[in-house]
Amino acid sequence: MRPELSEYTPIYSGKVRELYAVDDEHLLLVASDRISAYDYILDTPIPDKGRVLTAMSVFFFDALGVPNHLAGPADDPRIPEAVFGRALITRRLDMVPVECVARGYLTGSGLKEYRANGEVCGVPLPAGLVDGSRIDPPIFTPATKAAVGDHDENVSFERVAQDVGLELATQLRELTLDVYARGADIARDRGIILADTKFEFGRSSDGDLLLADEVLTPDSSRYWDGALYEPGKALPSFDKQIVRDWLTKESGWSTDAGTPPPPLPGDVVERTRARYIEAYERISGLSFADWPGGAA
Ligand SMILES: Nc1ncnc(-c2cnn(Cc3cccc(F)c3)c2)c1Cl
Repeated sequence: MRPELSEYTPIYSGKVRELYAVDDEHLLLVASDRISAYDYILDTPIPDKGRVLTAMSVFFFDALGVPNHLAGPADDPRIPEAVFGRALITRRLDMVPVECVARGYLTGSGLKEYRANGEVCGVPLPAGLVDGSRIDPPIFTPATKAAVGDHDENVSFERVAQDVGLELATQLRELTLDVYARGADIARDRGIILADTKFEFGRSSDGDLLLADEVLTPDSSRYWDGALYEPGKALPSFDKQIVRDWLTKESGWSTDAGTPPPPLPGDVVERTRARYIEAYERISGLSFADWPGGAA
């Protein structure tokens, strides 16, 4: 008999995820089926999105072989039925207040900063780069966690060193770039580009620095279809472009409408669900049908 979700204490509710306290030492990290686009949480959920992203984190935690916060399997008996397959039991860590971002391609906020001053987070880049240019070797571009509803603020390595100390800042940069490289290699071998990603780390009670939160999911990373990549060509999001294109090209809504996006039609929902499953199955080589919590 699994416990009820109501037995756990909610401690954080994000745009698409929730966090509960299981006991003094453990948390329940829940991924919802909600999807965000253009900084809105859409009214229409994507069935199985939470399960797919949970499966991707578990795959990478296992494949990367890096010490992490996982404290039980996907079918851990402490996981309530209501979130089974889209929740994980983790160790409660003392989180490091730094969004640890690695970029192997120039786009998004990194591109904006580069265009303004030729560098990203204080890291100078070669001249002449454009949206989608490869950054080789990849760079550490940390950010401070924004308040709810705000965008993270890109900061320099020196600022991180001021905030958490030089030794830990150095460790965060090395770990972030190492784990990104491993994840990017795994994805590249399956024809998928991991353009950038955001990690979070925390310290355990015995002082170890562990990889925490979600890892290398399409919500914490930019995934592009490698078959479409040409140097200097930023690509549509592997998982979200179907939604973005329908919203901006077919629904009649626009980002400057000042109104929330309309509900998604069934075919957009189904195609997006299929994209999430495709990304997982291609990268992991596993069948999503084998992941816990599917239709009985
Ligand atoms: N192992 C940990 N120990 C302590 N704190 C965290 C922690 C805090 N915040 N977040 C981000 C987040 C993850 C999921 C759902 C949300 F609503 C928010 C993660 C973790 Cl993962």
